[in-house]
Amino acid sequence: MLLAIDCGNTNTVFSIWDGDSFIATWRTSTEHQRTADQYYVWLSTLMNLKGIQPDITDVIISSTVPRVVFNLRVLSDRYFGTRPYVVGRPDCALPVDVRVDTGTQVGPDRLVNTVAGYDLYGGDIIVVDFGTATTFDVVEADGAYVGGVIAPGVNLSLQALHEAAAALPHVDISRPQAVVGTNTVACMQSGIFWGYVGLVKEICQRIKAERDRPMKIISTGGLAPLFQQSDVLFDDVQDDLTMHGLTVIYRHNTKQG
Ligand SMILES: Nc1ncnc2c1ncn2[C@@H]1O[C@H](COP(=O)(O)OP(=O)(O)O)[C@@H](O)[C@H]1O
Ligand SMILES: CC(C)(COP(=O)(O)O)[C@@H](O)C(=O)NCCC(=O)O
Ligand SMILES: [K+]
Repeated sequence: MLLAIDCGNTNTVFSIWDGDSFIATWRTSTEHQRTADQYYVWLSTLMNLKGIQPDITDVIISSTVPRVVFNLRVLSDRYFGTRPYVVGRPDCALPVDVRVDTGTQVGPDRLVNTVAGYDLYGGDIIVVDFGTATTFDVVEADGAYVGGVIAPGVNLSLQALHEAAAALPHVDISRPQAVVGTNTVACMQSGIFWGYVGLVKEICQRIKAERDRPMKIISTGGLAPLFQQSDVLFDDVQDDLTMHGLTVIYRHNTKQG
């Protein structure tokens, strides 16, 4: 069985793939101090609770936080006796080309998302991921990753308002009833929610105009369904896009032997 690990700046997701489907998914906050032994205690407890045998034979990791990779590698070596595939490292091949400026280290999550998007929808797509940052990634007709856009994440923007302004509270994102808020929380939610709807529309429209062709827009991340409710912003919303991409990259590497 494959253990796929998607480590973002906020959360780390562990999923177990039995070759056909994901049989379990668990999420923990990303903390670079967490040791391999701590990961294993947590993971084995959850596997036990679900009645899953700990017969992990392969591990694949995508991490936007370089410092956590060391401990995840140790987890893989020590407890599963396998050397993990780490997306972005030379010994983990990608099934698509990456056409960006020389020396650019594209976030592995962005590469994985575009691999998944191409596998499920074909080329000429934009993948929008609502993570710590909100990223837009462009896939060429032949599947190549050709760049994108990085905007501040939704929760990051709300947090920034709260941290910078003494009278602004911490608020959670939600779709406000009206654009004109009549209290502080409603005003903040409106600014972020409708601001993001505008941001998504404008960026996607400009990408399409710049590339001068129709493109499908696929979205992922916990907040994608919330934004899709406001308007049809995306052609499709895929919850587990990054995890799907990890299985595609894993298969690509094992096929190559
Ligand atoms: N369904 C949801 N509702 C509200 N906030 C969410 C939801 N899903 C994720 N988030 C928040 O969105 C942010 C990004 O989450 P996540 O996709 O896990 O980020 P990353 O991949 O960068 O670690 C976090 O602040 C998280 O708390
Ligand atoms: C843009 C990101 C911060 C998004 O990370 P996430 O929101 O998934 O935690 C990450 O992909 C990253 O660190 N990228 C490196 C720079 C780049 O992709 O060009
Ligand atoms: K992410």
